[in-house]
Amino acid sequence: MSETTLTFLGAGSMNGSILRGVLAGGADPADVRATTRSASSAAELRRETGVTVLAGEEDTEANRKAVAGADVVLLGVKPYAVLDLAREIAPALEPDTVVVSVAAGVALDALRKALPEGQPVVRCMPNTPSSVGRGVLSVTPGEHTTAEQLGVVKTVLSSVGTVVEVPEHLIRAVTGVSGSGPAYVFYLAEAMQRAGEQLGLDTDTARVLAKETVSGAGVLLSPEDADPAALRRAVTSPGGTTEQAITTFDEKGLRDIIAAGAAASAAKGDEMEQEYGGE
Ligand SMILES: NC(=O)C1=CN([C@@H]2O[C@H](COP(=O)(O)OP(=O)(O)OC[C@H]3O[C@@H](n4cnc5c(N)ncnc54)[C@H](OP(=O)(O)O)[C@@H]3O)[C@@H](O)[C@H]2O)C=CC1
Ligand SMILES: O=C(O)[C@@H]1CCC=N1
Repeated sequence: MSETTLTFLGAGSMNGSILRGVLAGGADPADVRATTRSASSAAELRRETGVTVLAGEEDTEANRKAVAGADVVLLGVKPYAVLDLAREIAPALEPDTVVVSVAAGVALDALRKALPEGQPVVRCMPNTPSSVGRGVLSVTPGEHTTAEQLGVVKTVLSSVGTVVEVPEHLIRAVTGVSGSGPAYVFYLAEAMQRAGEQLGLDTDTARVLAKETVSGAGVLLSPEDADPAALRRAVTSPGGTTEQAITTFDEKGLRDIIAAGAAASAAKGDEMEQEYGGE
């Protein structure tokens, strides 16, 4: 992995998280390049990470220059811009450079058509805890991607979290659970803070209680064999206070509400795949 040359095209919330995670995992900044659109984002990232960052605003060839000689190129721009970016870099890619798209709603077939014939491609659905090495990332290889090329991508991504391989039709499910998932957990923390305020706590105290509870519970969930249901039961004394809260959640249909939210995220990915079909 240390000798794998990585190029991040776009380095915002998601690609920036993977980039930071890869560096924190021990990658040599000299093996990593990135591009952004604006000069200000590029300067900030360069200062923070020490990697070479080119800005499209300053150099119209930035993306093409950044992919030259790269082993793996990660496309991390907004979904509507991914296929244009793929077409832009196509002439500058080496035939064996693996192009990884982290975009929601851009199908492998659309990527294949936007890239040179036979270019190895991988679709990835990551999440932002990748920045601290605690991401969970799915990979789905395209038809021209060899087992060895997929292995290189998995090795790179393993440095920022847990990697699972899924068939393309299940990327929507990964998006609904873990791609969008960190936002659900932060939303829960926000709701818990608000509940604390409604119960009479001042904002700062409510915020500390909510944040520490969510992050502390996350640490308890970390071991591979940790079971969410068992951890929940350990807090829930029969006839006690927690039982009242969980019963209220069940009565109000919170599980179904979460399932509906995840399904809505997945469905939005489908809608985007129709829109960004690449035809
Ligand atoms: N955010 C998340 O949690 C997740 C996002 N994704 C996917 O990641 C992708 C990016 O989303 P996100 O990181 O949230 O978006 P951001 O807006 O945070 O980041 C977009 C990045 O792309 C750069 N950029 C824009 N146009 C170009 C261009 N033509 N060439 C090079 N760089 C460019 C921007 O630069 P500048 O800062 O200068 O504008 C910025 O660095 C999306 O496709 C999304 O579906 C997938 C899983 C999770
Ligand atoms: O909200 C989005 O569209 C992206 C994809 C998954 C998480 N963030």
